[in-house]
Amino acid sequence: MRIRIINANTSAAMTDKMGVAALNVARPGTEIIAVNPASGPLTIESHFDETVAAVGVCEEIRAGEAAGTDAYVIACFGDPGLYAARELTHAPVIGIAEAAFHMASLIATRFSVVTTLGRTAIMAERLLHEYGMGIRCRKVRAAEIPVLALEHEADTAYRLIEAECLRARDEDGIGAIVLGCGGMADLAARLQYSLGLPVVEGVAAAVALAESLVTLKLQTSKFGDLAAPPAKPFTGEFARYSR
Ligand SMILES: O=C(O)C[C@H]1NC(=O)NC1=O
Repeated sequence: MRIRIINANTSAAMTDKMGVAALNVARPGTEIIAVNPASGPLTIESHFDETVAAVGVCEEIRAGEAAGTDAYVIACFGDPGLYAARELTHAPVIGIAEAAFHMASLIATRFSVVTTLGRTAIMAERLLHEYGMGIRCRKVRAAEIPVLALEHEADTAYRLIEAECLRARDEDGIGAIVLGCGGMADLAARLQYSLGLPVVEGVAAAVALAESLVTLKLQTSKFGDLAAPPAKPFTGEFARYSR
């Protein structure tokens, strides 16, 4: 099977990191294609960034449809464009936040999330409730690092993330931790060893779920709000979407 990992930001280094994380867990015979939009925010740290990035996510879905894709992963913890992406394909589309929340809930009664910035922690809290997972999450914590620090100040970023994870483990009454950024895709094993409790990373979780859905022949439903968008004219730079 072929799975397209869509890093919603435009950091090629982060895309490569996510591709490695996906390959590390993919079954033999699963082809991983890791991509990011050509246009969009270098990192995603706000509602505005997410809104702009969602267009690029949908462009990558359109490209995946042309190339033949069995499942998609939206590798950004805000799951930007998730529902629009699901409208554009019959293939499963898995957001790394939704995947991580569900995987964590299967191995622990309660979990906490550790993400980058306080403002994106609030966005993750909204997602938890949107996905019906609010009751399972004790706290969404922020290491207070910009996303790019994961690339340019990796050692400092790791120490801050690890310290916040330790506080979550010791204060929140949890059984697992969810890493709240696709850019943390390479940190799960090291943190799990350091913390001594399960650390769930969204790219790996999403790949495992995507493979399961393809194996079960379960595709995105076209009954209801995930049916293909109604055909209509689009104007200006989006004229290419006219049908
Ligand atoms: O770190 C975050 O707040 C989440 C999100 N931002 C981004 O550029 N990739 C992410 O996974």
